[in-house]
Amino acid sequence: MSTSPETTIAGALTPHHDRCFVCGPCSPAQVELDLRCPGEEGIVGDVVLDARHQGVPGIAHGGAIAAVVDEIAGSVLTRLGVRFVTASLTTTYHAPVMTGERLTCSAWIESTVGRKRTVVVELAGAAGRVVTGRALCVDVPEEHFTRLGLGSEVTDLFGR
Ligand SMILES: CCCCCCCCCCCC(=O)SCCNC(=O)CCNC(=O)[C@H](O)C(C)(C)COP(=O)(O)OP(=O)(O)OC[C@H]1O[C@@H](n2cnc3c(N)ncnc32)[C@H](O)[C@@H]1OP(=O)(O)O
Repeated sequence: MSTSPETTIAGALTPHHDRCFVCGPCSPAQVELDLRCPGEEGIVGDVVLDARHQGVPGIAHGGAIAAVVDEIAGSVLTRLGVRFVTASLTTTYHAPVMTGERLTCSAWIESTVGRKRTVVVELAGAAGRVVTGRALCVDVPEEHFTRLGLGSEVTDLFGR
């Protein structure tokens, strides 16, 4: 039985894989993420977007923030061993995220209906909430990936 790479350290989440655009150490845009699992479900942590992620100079790009939201929402599910893809992602920007600003994050499953799970991600800076994201994630069978020619290098990543 393979072990999810995310669940090997007590409470701490590690990168999904080396080349993940958001969390992978080989990514030139790797985002500083320190995610932890406080309990059975949901995650908390710290996030810092830096100059590589800016849109307006000094302000994090909304697309980079959305990628981080997708990443964190996905982490909630992969640590539970759920095999899924994101079907829809909404990101509400309440206030600018400055590059270099340390954010706290919390994420949890809001609802589960059949194959659909909605995961909420909240990001907050020192002055309060800056982003709320909602990811609609749909459970998929292994064949979702194998029919695309992808094998255990993908399917094993979701844990068991
Ligand atoms: C550890 C490894 C690394 C993991 C890394 C983890 C961190 C990063 C996370 C990244 C995650 C991604 O970016 S994943 C990559 C980006 N996303 C994708 O590639 C997904 C592309 N889309 C698809 O493959 C497909 O459309 C699916 C699988 C989402 C749905 O197709 P399907 O399997 O045929 O299912 P279908 O019957 O259409 O839909 C199932 C139910 O979901 C609903 N539904 C489907 N799409 C939507 C939608 N956009 N908005 C609302 N609802 C929707 C349907 O109405 C239905 O509801 P009902 O009738 O049952 O009520």
